[in-house]
Amino acid sequence: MIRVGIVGATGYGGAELVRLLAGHPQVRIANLYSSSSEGEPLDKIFPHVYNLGLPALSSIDAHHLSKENDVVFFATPAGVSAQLSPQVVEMGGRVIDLSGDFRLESPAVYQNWYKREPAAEDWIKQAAYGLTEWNKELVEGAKLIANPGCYPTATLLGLLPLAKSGWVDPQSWIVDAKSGVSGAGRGVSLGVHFSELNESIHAYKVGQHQHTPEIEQELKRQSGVETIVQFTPHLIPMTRGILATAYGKLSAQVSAEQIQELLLSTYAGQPFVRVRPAGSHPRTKEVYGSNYCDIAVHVDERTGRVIVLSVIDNVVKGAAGQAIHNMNVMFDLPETAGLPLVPVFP
Ligand SMILES: NC(=O)C1=CN([C@@H]2O[C@H](COP(=O)(O)OP(=O)(O)OC[C@H]3O[C@@H](n4cnc5c(N)ncnc54)[C@H](OP(=O)(O)O)[C@@H]3O)[C@@H](O)[C@H]2O)C=CC1
Ligand SMILES: CC(=O)N[C@@H](CCC(=O)OP(=O)(O)O)C(=O)O
Repeated sequence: MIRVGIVGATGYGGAELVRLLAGHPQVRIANLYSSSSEGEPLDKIFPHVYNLGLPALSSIDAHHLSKENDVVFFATPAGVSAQLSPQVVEMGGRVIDLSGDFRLESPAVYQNWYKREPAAEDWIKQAAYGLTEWNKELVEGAKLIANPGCYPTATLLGLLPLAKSGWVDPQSWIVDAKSGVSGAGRGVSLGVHFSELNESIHAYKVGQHQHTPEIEQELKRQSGVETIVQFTPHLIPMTRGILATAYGKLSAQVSAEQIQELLLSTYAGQPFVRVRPAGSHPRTKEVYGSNYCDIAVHVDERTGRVIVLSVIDNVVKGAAGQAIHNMNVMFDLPETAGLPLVPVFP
């Protein structure tokens, strides 16, 4: 059995890792870590995991993390993994980091968008960007995985096939995305106050969201072409889910059928990407609780644009589920082990 440790188990990403890993046939949840609730049982904070035989929360110590676990998940705010993950890997451990600390190649770009001290550059270079479908070889041999952000996961899975095709002007992408409130984590603030959020929708971090450089970086890395993305996230009054709607200017004479075929062939054999039939409009509810990303493409001949719609559950495919998919690849397990295949509906 693979011994798994989770740092930040008292947050939403950590709790989702527990929910999914508790049902993983090749895993034992060996250690749960907390910086504020050491010694407490996790079910005191999250009664939904009551009676699962989980270990009590322990304090965070790099030596313990590396020696008592075969792999450690960090489901912690930016900055925590930047400090601890290098120590854990240096002592022989493996890390899957759900935060943004090792995703951006350039420490200066991280500093600029995250407004905090970046991780050491040598360690950023060693990290594999864990967009599983696109980086399987890197993930297989990695000791440190940077799990992608939630918005980049939905966006990149939709855009990468088109970006690589050269059929879309790489400077023309506009991505309008909406997220449920769990994307903001469990922390309490006015921004997630029910009476101010309910029956309302708003854009936030306009032109300043930290996932913008991550999306541009990966589009460039896979296509080899400098790419600019206008990205605007919105918060909507639901718990889980992201819908990313992307618009790109077609620069080649291609039909809707060719684009549909491109997506279908790109994701053939990938268990967690479902390319929807032409004309469909995927809903977040149709991937709820699952590790799927559902994608639909449309061509608007009048405007000369391609429109890509993609939906994920931000806590699963956008965080814990994708992290487990990466763990499965890292340990040469079946890709789908421990991951729910059928969404919760309605
Ligand atoms: N929610 C989502 O949909 C997604 C989240 N992410 C990323 O995953 C990470 C976790 O997010 P999420 O679970 O939503 O966040 P939460 O705020 O829900 O949980 C974060 C947890 O981190 C722990 N923590 C806080 N400060 C420290 C510290 N200084 N040292 C160690 N642990 C600390 C806290 O646990 P304790 O007090 O017990 O230590 C807390 O429960 C973040 O980096 C987030 O950006 C990525 C994709 C999607
Ligand atoms: C709804 C909501 O607030 N979502 C968060 C998701 C980002 C996140 O999880 O942060 P990193 O991926 O950069 O670590 C946000 O927009 O900041």
